Amino acid sequence: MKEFWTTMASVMGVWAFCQSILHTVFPPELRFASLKLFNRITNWFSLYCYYDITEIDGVNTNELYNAVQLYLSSSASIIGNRLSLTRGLNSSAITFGLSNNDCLVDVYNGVAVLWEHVVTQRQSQTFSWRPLPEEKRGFTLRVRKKDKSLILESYLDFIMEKANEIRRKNQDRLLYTNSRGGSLDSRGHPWESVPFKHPSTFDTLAMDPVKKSEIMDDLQDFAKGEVFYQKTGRAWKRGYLLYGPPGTGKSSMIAAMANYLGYDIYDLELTEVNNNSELRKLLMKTSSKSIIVIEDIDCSINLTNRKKSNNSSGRNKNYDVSVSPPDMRGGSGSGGGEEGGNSITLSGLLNFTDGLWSCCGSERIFVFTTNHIEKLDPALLRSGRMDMHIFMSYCSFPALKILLKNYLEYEEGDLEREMLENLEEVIDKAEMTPADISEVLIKNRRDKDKAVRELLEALRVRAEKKREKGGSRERNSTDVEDEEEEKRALESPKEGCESQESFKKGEEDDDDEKIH
Ligand SMILES: Nc1ncnc2c1ncn2[C@@H]1O[C@H](COP(=O)(O)OP(=O)(O)OP(=O)(O)O)[C@@H](O)[C@H]1O
Ligand SMILES: [Mg+2]
Repeated sequence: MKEFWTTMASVMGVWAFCQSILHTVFPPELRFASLKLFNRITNWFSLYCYYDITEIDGVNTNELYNAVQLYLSSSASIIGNRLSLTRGLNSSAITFGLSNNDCLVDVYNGVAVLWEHVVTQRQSQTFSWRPLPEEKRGFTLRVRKKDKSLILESYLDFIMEKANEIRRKNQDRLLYTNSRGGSLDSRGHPWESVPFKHPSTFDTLAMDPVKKSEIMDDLQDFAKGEVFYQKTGRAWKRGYLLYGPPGTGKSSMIAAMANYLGYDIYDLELTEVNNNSELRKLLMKTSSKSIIVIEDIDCSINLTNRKKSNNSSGRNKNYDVSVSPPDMRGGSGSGGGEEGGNSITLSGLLNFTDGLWSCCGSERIFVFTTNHIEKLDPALLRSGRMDMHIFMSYCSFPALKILLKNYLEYEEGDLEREMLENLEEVIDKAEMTPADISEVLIKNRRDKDKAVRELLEALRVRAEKKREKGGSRERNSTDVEDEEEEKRALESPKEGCESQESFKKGEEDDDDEKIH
């Protein structure tokens, strides 16, 4: 051992001596060339090869860096004696990672590799289109040359897979929003996230049990369908349209879906998106295993702005609907929607859901919600875009039983037979939403009997009112439609008529899967 160190010291001494001679005698170019040569020679004789995985790859965040960080946090074979502990805002677990410039040995399939976490200060003069973090971070992987192929073939894939698994296990669901408009954060993300802790599940969701299990099966088939989608050449994504009156559980259903599958939610606020390319960028920055939601789609797409495209074929006119935020982003001279300079179009939205761009990623679910399905453009409804149309109806008797169980802990046999029959008789006639019924139950939840009695009373009053009005609901909705049509005609006389025509359900959606 002593001999080894003596040899090493003499080699270093010789090298230092050579360097000082190089420094004094040779010009800088020659010095640089000789250094390069020296590195080559040492690399040639070295047993190892090295891979750098930087946090930011050009302008994009390097997913592999994040994956390695998570993966290493789960490793037990730490040789570094200082670890950094983190508990993310969105995480319920504490993760530990390598401190700056610390090392860790990992063993994969019997092969040992060394990871080093390298942190250096970023030079302030570096030019960038967006603010970059002050530190440059990266991992260096040292592998024996003879193990190189094994590492490149399967180790890195294994790390990605493992990291995703850890992420899902550690993290609570995340709810992302694009409420910041088009601006990016320092790591280039257009989405902001908060922990998603919505307690809604399919157990708590009050709806027809048959319908519910159909949806759950569909979700399961989707989540397990990687091979199927691959085999049939389809992008691994699915679209659901949830429609029905306010308070029937559309948003609750989305939360239940996310909790059921363990997916994150991207709540896309269309009014914050300035144009199609921004929409595309947002899509590109969504992760797989996620639900992308556009709530109240009929309010985001302003059909009164419909205008014929230059190419006036019947089909294409559907693709030229401006998405105009009701508030027009402050209404300042932002270019407006008419010129298309600062607006997104229906074609942009359709590309987002089923164009080529929708495939940049996988295992994603699109959910649109609306209170007025009849207002939606048929182009949005055709199958392939929205695979399943789910009608969230007023509270039915089976749904009521779920609410009674959730709010009052009543099981099937707990209620008197007579009371159940009374409730069953009146529930459909009353047309009350689960939200309304929940209110009555919450108010009286300390006294169960009173709660049920009050509920029956409320249902009877509502049913009576409905009966008195006698079909006025149909008339009212027609009135509302007439009013809206008038409004459209006032704003844009010709265009209003056109849009009405295209509302008629085309043959396209005949094959749509519908759950009523
Ligand atoms: N089907 C349901 N099952 C259980 N709870 C429900 C259901 N529908 C509504 N609720 C209750 O009513 C509240 C409002 O429901 P939710 O926000 O899901 O309705 P929505 O259909 O999305 O309404 P909107 O169309 O106004 O957005 C929920 O917090 C939930 O407590
Ligand atoms: Mg809602």
